[in-house]
Amino acid sequence: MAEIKERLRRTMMFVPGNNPAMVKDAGIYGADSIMFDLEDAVSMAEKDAARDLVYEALQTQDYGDAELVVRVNGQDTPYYANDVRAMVKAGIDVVRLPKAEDAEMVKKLDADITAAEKEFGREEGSTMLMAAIESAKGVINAYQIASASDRMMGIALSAEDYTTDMKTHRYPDGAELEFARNMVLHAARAAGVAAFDTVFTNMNDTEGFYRETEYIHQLGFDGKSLVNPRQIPMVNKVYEPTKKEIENAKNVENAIKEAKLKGSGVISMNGQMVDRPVVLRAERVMRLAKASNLIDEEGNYIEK
Ligand SMILES: CC(C)(COP(=O)(O)OP(=O)(O)OC[C@H]1O[C@@H](n2cnc3c(N)ncnc32)[C@H](O)[C@@H]1OP(=O)(O)O)[C@@H](O)C(=O)NCCC(=O)NCCSC(=O)C[C@@](O)(CC(=O)O)C(=O)O
Ligand SMILES: [Mg+2]
Repeated sequence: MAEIKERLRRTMMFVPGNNPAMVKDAGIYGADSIMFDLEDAVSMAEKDAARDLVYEALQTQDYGDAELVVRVNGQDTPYYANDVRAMVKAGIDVVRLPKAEDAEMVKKLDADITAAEKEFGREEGSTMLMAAIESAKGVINAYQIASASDRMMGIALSAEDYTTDMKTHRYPDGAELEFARNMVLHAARAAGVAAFDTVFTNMNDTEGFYRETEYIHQLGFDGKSLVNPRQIPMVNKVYEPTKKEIENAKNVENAIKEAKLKGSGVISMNGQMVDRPVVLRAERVMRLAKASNLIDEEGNYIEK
């Protein structure tokens, strides 16, 4: 399983943990991260069966390069402890904590993962965690949550529960999420972890989905939680860099190589200053271009 803290995470697809066909085929759609759900997609009666099903799939299925995430049940449920133990035993890449409200909840998950890694002989520290922010309290504590553990890979906004907590619901213009989106994004950036936007649940509103994805891409989110494989190519399309962006990024990489040879960290390129932030942006563009098969081995744009 992939165990890298820094990687592209444009698409994180929820897969109901109680659905054998979906669990089995989850790897065929090309999601950057596959998130098996043991929480709200699974009824109380099926909690143990879903955990067993996901555990078994992690032993037997090949999910390729996808990062494997599991959303465990909340810490206030009788399922949480067994979920964490089983998933760490199975070697999951990331445990996603739902309804995170403060740093203490993250620290508890960190300690529980550590205990499970010891119990099952897994390398200590090898399991990452992430937290879903689903309430006003979670939003207010977003930075404390994001920085509560060295295992933290990212935080996600969960708008369905959040809007319920806020006594509203989701509107097409997303104004009700503006504060939460900005808090989650700033908390993630300040803590140096990834930021994930929320699910979009109307499968028939393609235009609305594109509009929301373009908006969160512009804000700076790493990606989005998804509920359906049809959403994956749409997100990838929005995150695809343009030919101009790729060529500029390649020029930046060349310019900074030249600067380093001269012992400098800054150089002028066509009258524009190229320094570390510009280089970091260029590196991300090249990673996105590679993931979209838009460049060759040398990093040159492939004309189609
Ligand atoms: C929405 C729908 C019923 C539509 O069904 P449809 O039948 O119309 O789908 P179709 O497009 O026709 O499917 C075409 C083919 O793809 C397969 N396929 C579909 N979906 C797949 C999938 N997810 N994984 C793998 N495979 C899949 C399907 O089996 C078929 O395969 P095949 O028959 O072989 O052709 C279905 O997608 C679905 O169940 N989604 C997952 C729902 C879910 O997990 N909800 C909980 C997470 S949200 C939450 O909890 C709120 C939150 O907590 C969130 C937060 O925290 O962020 C908050 O508070 O905001
Ligand atoms: Mg939720």
